[in-house]
Amino acid sequence: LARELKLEMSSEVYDCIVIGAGIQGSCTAYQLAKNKQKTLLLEQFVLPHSRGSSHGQTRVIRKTYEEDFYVQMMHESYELWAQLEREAGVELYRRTGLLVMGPENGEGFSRLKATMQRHKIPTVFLEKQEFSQHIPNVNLADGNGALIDTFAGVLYADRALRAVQRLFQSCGGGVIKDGEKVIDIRPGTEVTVTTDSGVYRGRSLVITAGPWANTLLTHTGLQLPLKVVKINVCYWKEKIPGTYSVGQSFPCFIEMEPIEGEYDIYGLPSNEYPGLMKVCYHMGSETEPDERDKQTDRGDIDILVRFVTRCLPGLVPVPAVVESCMYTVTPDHNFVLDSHPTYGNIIIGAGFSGHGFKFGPIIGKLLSQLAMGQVPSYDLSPFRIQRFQSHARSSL
Ligand SMILES: Cc1cc2nc3c(=O)[nH]c(=O)nc-3n(C[C@H](O)[C@H](O)[C@H](O)COP(=O)(O)OP(=O)(O)OC[C@H]3O[C@@H](n4cnc5c(N)ncnc54)[C@H](O)[C@@H]3O)c2cc1C
Ligand SMILES: O=C(O)[C@@H]1CCCC=N1
Repeated sequence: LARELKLEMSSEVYDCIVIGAGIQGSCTAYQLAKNKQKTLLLEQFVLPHSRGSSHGQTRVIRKTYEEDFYVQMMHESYELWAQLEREAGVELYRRTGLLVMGPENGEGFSRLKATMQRHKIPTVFLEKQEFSQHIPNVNLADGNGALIDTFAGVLYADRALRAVQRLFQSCGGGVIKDGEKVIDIRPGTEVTVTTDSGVYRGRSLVITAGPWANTLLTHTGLQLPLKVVKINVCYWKEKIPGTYSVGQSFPCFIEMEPIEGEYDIYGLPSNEYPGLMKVCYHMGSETEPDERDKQTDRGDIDILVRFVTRCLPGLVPVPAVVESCMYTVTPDHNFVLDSHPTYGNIIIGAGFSGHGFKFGPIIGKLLSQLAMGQVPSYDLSPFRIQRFQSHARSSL
């Protein structure tokens, strides 16, 4: 292929090549460079871009998970975000708290409460009668309980991504080549990676390609059961500016299963666009990543309009701004963090299922450990490819 395209092969052999400069690839590349690994980070689009999953100004950070393994990883992730803030000299995290509302006697909400208590996560449990005193301008649905994860907050996503990429480049041995799309991967003891403008070799390869993971994995004979969905990122106008603002200490929120069988709805206080609060549906309609804007289904917006009308009376129940983003979802909504089943020096980070940003620094650490042949510092069994035994298939 390289010869057909007359591409120049770089004489340099990198310790590691990372494909995809979203939050996961950028954090992985930074960890590798910090560990003195000569690392090349390849990105198909010119940076910064808004066509994957890591763009936008804000993301939720929280420990509020039902599963112990996520809570354990989040303990360290908070520390690593604080370390990144110090290294970059910029504010990346703002504490707001996270309000979780969910069916009081439902399994999910009960499991969440139990996990919070087991891990002694600072949590306020709100009784129905005191709810509106603590959280004005929100209607708690009948039968719902409420709790607040008091250390949760907002991550400044675009700023964080830029900071990590800058730190990576400032390490000796960290190189970013953006506007270079990977078009071929040849596995081997040295992996050969061909882009539309060059050929590179690495002793190991990390694939963190977000919604394009399966497109790239085709070159390695593997397909994962990933579904790519488009998310309509909706902002809603406050009837009285500031009602739900970060300045008024309004928290982030998640409403678990607002109506039985539906996915969660979540929101962040008004902040990036003054007077507009972000409220989104935690699922979308399937899309091809290169054809995201052709997916025009707005069924999720209908659900959100009903939710805003019922629960957030201080918002105009018509979205004022709708932006686009994508989730890459696994069947169990857990990530893929593993080595390739055939090629041990190809590492895969994929399927972050709409909740991976907050884990960026710890995922970077784990993927870099796998790439360096080290034992990962967490049990990665929930994230193994093997769990999809009946789904994962060879594409050869
Ligand atoms: C609307 C929305 C809200 C979210 N909210 C939260 C939240 O509140 N909290 C949270 O923790 N998480 C949240 N997430 C999830 C989180 O943002 C994602 O899990 C995370 O950004 C995934 O990062 P990534 O690096 O895997 O993917 P991406 O950011 O998509 O990065 C992959 C990169 O690979 C590049 N690439 C692909 N193919 C090639 C190729 N052939 N050659 C070169 N480069 C290539 C792409 O261009 C892209 O830049 C949200 C996601 C969305 C969409
Ligand atoms: O990951 C998160 O915290 C957010 C909010 C809940 C749904 C998805 N993303």
